[in-house]
Amino acid sequence: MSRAITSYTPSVLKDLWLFDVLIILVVTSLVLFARHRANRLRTRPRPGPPGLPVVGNLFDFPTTDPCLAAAKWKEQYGDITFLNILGTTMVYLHSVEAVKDLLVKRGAIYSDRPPLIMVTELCAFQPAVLGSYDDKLRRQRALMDRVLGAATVPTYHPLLELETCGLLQRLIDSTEDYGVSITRYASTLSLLVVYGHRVTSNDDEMLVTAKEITDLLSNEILAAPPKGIWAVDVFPLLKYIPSWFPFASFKRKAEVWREQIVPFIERPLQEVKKKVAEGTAIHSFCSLILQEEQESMTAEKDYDVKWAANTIVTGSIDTISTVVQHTLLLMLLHPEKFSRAREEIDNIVKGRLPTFADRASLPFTECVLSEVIRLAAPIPLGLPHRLRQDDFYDGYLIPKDSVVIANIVGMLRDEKLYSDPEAFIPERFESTIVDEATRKARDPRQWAFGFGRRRCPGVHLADSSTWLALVSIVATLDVTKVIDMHGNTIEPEVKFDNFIFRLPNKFACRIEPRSKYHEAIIANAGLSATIQ
Ligand code: HEM
Repeated sequence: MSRAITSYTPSVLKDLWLFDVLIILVVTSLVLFARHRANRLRTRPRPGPPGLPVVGNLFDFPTTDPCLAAAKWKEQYGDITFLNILGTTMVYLHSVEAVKDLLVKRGAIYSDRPPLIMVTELCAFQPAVLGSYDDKLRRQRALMDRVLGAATVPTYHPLLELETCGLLQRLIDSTEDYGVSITRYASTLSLLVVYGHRVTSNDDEMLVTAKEITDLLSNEILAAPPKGIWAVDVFPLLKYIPSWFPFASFKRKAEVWREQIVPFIERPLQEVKKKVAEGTAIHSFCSLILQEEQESMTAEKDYDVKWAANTIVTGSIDTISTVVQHTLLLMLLHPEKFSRAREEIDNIVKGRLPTFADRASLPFTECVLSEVIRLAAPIPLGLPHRLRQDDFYDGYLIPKDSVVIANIVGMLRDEKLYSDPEAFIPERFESTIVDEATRKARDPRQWAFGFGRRRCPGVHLADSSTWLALVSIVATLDVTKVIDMHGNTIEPEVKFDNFIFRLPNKFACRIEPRSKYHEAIIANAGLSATIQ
C-alpha cells in the first residue's frame, strides 16, 4: 500500500489519506456505537427500590439512620443497590469485592466527588478533598503526606504521649463531660501538628472555633436536615436566586455560615506567618513550609497550605473522637474483654503510663483496638465518590456522574469475614487463633479508612493516637455503669444521631482512676511532661 502511494502526485496522496482516515473514523464510530448499544441491551435491570416518576427514590432516602437503610438494601438487593434521586443515580456498594473492583481497580474513573454547591460555593468551604481528583487535590494531598506519612507520624509520639496524659487527667476530673475531654484531645493534636498552636484551656479560641466549625459542617451543612441533600446541589441554578426570595432560606443560612467559616480558614495561617516573621513559631506543618519556601512562596502554594492545614484539623476531630468514645462505650459493655487487655498491659507496664515503645509487646490489646475500629466504623458510609464516565459492572450500566457510596459499616459486619458480626470479639484477630492470611483479610483498617486514590491520608496519625488513648485508658481508668440514687443501674443508651460520623450520642458512664496508685501515676506523668 505505501509503495503504491509513492507513485501518486502529492494532492492525490492527501485525498487518499483523508479518505483512509474517514473510513477508519466511520468504522470505529460504528463499532463503538454497536458496542455501546449491545452493552445497553445486555445490561441487567438494576437492583433497588422502585421509584416514583420524576422524584425517583427521593422518599426512600433515609431521614434518620442512613446506615440502617443501607443495611436493609444490602439484605434485600444483594451486593449493589441503585437509587435514583431526582435524576441522579446513587450506587451503594455493600461488598468488599464490589468496592475493590470499582473504587480501587477502576480508581481512575471512580475518584471524583459529587459537586457540593451549598458547602463549597455558597459557604466558601473549599478544601480540595471535597472536589474532583485533579491537580489541586494531588498538590494538597502531597502536602498532607509530608506531615502525615508513616515515617513522620512517629516524630509526634512525644506530643501524643503528652496529650494522652492530659486526656486521662481530664477524664477523671468529674466536672468535665467526657465528650469535651475527648474532642479536646483530638483537636489539640492536630492544632499543634499543623499550626504549632498549643491549647492550654477549654476556652482557647482556636479550639472553640475548630469544634464549632466541625459541628456546623457535620451536623448542618454536609448533613442537611432532613435528608442530607440541599436542593441547590440537585438544581444548581437555584444558587442564582436572591437571598431575600421567599424560599431562599438556604442562601440566608449560607451567608451566616460563610462569615463563620472564612476566618477559621484564613486566621490560623496568618498567625503562623506573623510568628515565623518574629522568629517565635513552634515547629509545625505550616511553619516548616513557610520557612522552606520563603521568597518562592507563590499564591498557589499559599492557597494549598491554607486548605491542606485546615483539612487535617477538620479531618481529625470527629474521626478520632468517634474511636475514643467507642473505646469507653465498649469498655462499659464488655468489661471482661478489656480486663484481659488490662492484664496484658499490667505485665509489661509497671509504675508508669504506657508509651509507643510498649506497642509490640501488647498483641491482645492490638486485637482489642482492631475490634473497636471495626465496630466503631467512624465514617460508616465513607465519603461519596463520583463516576467520571459511563461504566459497566456485573451486567449493570452505571451512568457517568453516578454518586457511589461504599457501605463501610456493612463491610465491617460482613458475616463471611466476621462471624457473629455485632458481637465484640477481639480474639477474631489473634495470631494464636487465626492464620496470618485470615488476620490480614479481616483487618478493619482496609475498609474503615476508605479506598483507592481517595483513601484517608490521616490513617497513621489516627492509628497512633487511638492506640495510645485506648491503651492508656485501659491501663489506668475504670469505666462503669452509673448507679442512680435508688441503687438501680443505668444502662447506657446506644444511639447514633450524627449523619456522617458514627459518634455515639452521650451515654451515661462513670469514669474514675483504677486506684489511688493509678491516680498518682497520671498526676506524676502530668507533672513531668514537657514538650520540646
Ligand atoms: C479513625 C480515624 C479516621 C477514620 C476512620 C477515617 C476515615 C476516612 C474515610 C472513610 C475517608 C473517605 C475515603 C474515601 O473517599 O474513600 C477519609 C478521608 C479523609 N480523611 Fe480520614 N479518617 C480518620 C482520621 C483522619 C485523620 C486523623 C485525618 C487527618 C489528620 C484524616 C484526614 C482525611 C482526609 C483529608 C480525607 C479526604 C481524602 C480525599 O478526599 O482525598 N482522617 N477518612
